Amino acid sequence: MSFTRITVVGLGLIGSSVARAARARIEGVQVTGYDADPEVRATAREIGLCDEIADDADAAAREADLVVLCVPVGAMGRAAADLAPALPADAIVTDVGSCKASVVEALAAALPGHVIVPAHPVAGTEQSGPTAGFATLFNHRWCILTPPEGTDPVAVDRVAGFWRALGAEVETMAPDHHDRVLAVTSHLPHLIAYTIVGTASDLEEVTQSEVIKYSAGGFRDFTRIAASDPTMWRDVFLANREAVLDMLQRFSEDLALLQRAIRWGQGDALFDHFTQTRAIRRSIVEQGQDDARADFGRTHE
Ligand SMILES: NC(=O)C1=CN([C@@H]2O[C@H](COP(=O)(O)OP(=O)(O)OC[C@H]3O[C@@H](n4cnc5c(N)ncnc54)[C@H](O)[C@@H]3O)[C@@H](O)[C@H]2O)C=CC1
Ligand SMILES: O=C(O)C(=O)Cc1ccc(O)cc1
Repeated sequence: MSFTRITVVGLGLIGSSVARAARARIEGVQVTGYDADPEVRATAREIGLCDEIADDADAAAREADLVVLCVPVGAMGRAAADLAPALPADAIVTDVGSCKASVVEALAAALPGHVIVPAHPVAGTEQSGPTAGFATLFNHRWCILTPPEGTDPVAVDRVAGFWRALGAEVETMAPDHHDRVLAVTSHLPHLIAYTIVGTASDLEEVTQSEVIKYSAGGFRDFTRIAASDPTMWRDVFLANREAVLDMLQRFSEDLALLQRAIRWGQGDALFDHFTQTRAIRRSIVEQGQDDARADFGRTHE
């Protein structure tokens, strides 16, 4: 049974994409939007993002049969607690947070007795805000559900159906496992981008405008990632601290090996490593899982 009254809380990149995709792809759905920021609510009204924009959490919650929480992971507990008093007992709650164990805990504490099916659509861009979203964002992208043990399987199926209706492929995982996988595939790459762009800007005094002038190469790709939302990523690193620190330790060890190979002129070791990483990139591209920007280009042709 599909949902007919969906409330999206947090109308930024992901929330506005969920609202757009739901209205475009689920027949007869009524989408209500809510954001704590009045300017975001005003913009959402101006661009006609939802069928209705609520001015407070009670009005947002009252009629919902599905709530999709699309706020930064550090704000999930607060956003859920604000909805709790008016949320119908049979409403199902899902979210889109980039890490899951801390969100599962925060939502369970804020919404005792409610059915919660946490989710992470692994799709996005470096943009944020209500005008940045687009209806095709989730097309052919993974959405990982991390229902805590004992979650009603019918509710899990309904939420899986919702994400499939938005175009995503659905997979299920334990929250801790999700957080370790995403620490290496998403969180660590963002940390590296934030670091290298910072390093280059520290050097800028020496190199004058060369950092900008010659940034057509690899550095430019890092600047895109490093332009990602500061609040969102602060929250991700604090919430997924253990897994990120563990992956960072492994990364540092691997970096030290490459450093050593360069120092001692071990060309074969470098060549073998780069050959392996090239094969990984090619297999990702073959599976059609190259980056969100490429997908953005394709879907906006
Ligand atoms: N940006 C990305 O590429 C992806 C982000 N995510 C996750 O999606 C969530 C949202 O990220 P974005 O849409 O990129 O952020 P965003 O910054 O574009 O939007 C977040 C919105 O939440 C609102 N908000 C904050 N606290 C609130 C509260 N207590 N109640 C109501 N509204 C509140 C903000 O005013 C803002 O408009 C995050 O949890 C993030 O980890 C998941 C996949 C991809
Ligand atoms: O813009 C990019 O390259 C991303 O990696 C987007 C992204 C950011 C956070 C997520 O949890 C999922 C996807």
